[in-house]
Amino acid sequence: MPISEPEPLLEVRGVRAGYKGVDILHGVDLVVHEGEIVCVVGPNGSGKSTVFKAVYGLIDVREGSVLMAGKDITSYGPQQLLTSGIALVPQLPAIFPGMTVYENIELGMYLERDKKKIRHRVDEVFDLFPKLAARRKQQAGTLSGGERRALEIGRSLMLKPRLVLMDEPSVGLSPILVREVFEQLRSLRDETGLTFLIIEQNARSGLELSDRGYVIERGRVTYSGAGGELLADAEVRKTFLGV
Ligand SMILES: Nc1ncnc2c1ncn2[C@@H]1O[C@H](COP(=O)(O)OP(=O)(O)OP(=O)(O)O)[C@@H](O)[C@H]1O
Repeated sequence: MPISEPEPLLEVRGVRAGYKGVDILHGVDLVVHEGEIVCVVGPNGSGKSTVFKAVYGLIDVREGSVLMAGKDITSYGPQQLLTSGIALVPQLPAIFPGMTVYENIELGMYLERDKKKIRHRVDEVFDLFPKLAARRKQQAGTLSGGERRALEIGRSLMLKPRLVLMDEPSVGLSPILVREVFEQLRSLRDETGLTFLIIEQNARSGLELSDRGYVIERGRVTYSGAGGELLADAEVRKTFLGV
């Protein structure tokens, strides 16, 4: 009897999408399974961010669909996606430097009025980020680059998502901090079963540090596989790593 594959947590099926009459994605397929850290890499302008925008309902999907745990979420907007268990950590720094670490984390539940509920969830998030917990009263503007990224991730967890989308976590971070951020994602995954879909311009770090990767070129998936396998692939190395 064939062993059936588990249902993916996120599935992008044959997505065609783009901007103002121009298609950028020409039938992109990708799947993310529960508990995986999956990374999308590719050259500048290949359509990585456009994949995210299509998943996050920021642009119209002209053909194909996006499914979350089997449910069609193709036409969902950001608010509906949040309640469906998908959180987004944007590329641009999104912390409020004049507010404390605690207040920044609290903002992840900005629609909740029950202060007790908020406090309880902030404490749960702090349990996952002890370094942030130790700085809860500190102004967020005084945090290091890696700590700021951790703060952004922590805030995105306030609504208990199942899937976190991260847009270029390595931007503005030194290689050591990039490694630290990915290690943090791994331990979050191990502790909570969270799933991550990451876009990364730094192909080497992205593939090295995630479980599986997709290479996107000119709006199409050209390679996919375990991060290590892709890094060892002669064509991928030649195209992206200059080896
Ligand atoms: N709002 C927009 N309107 C029109 N074209 C756009 C828009 N945003 C992106 N594009 C075009 O879509 C193509 C893919 O862009 P996208 O941002 O998805 O690439 P990327 O792979 O994320 O690139 P990078 O690594 O440089 O961020 C590019 O040619 C870009 O110029």
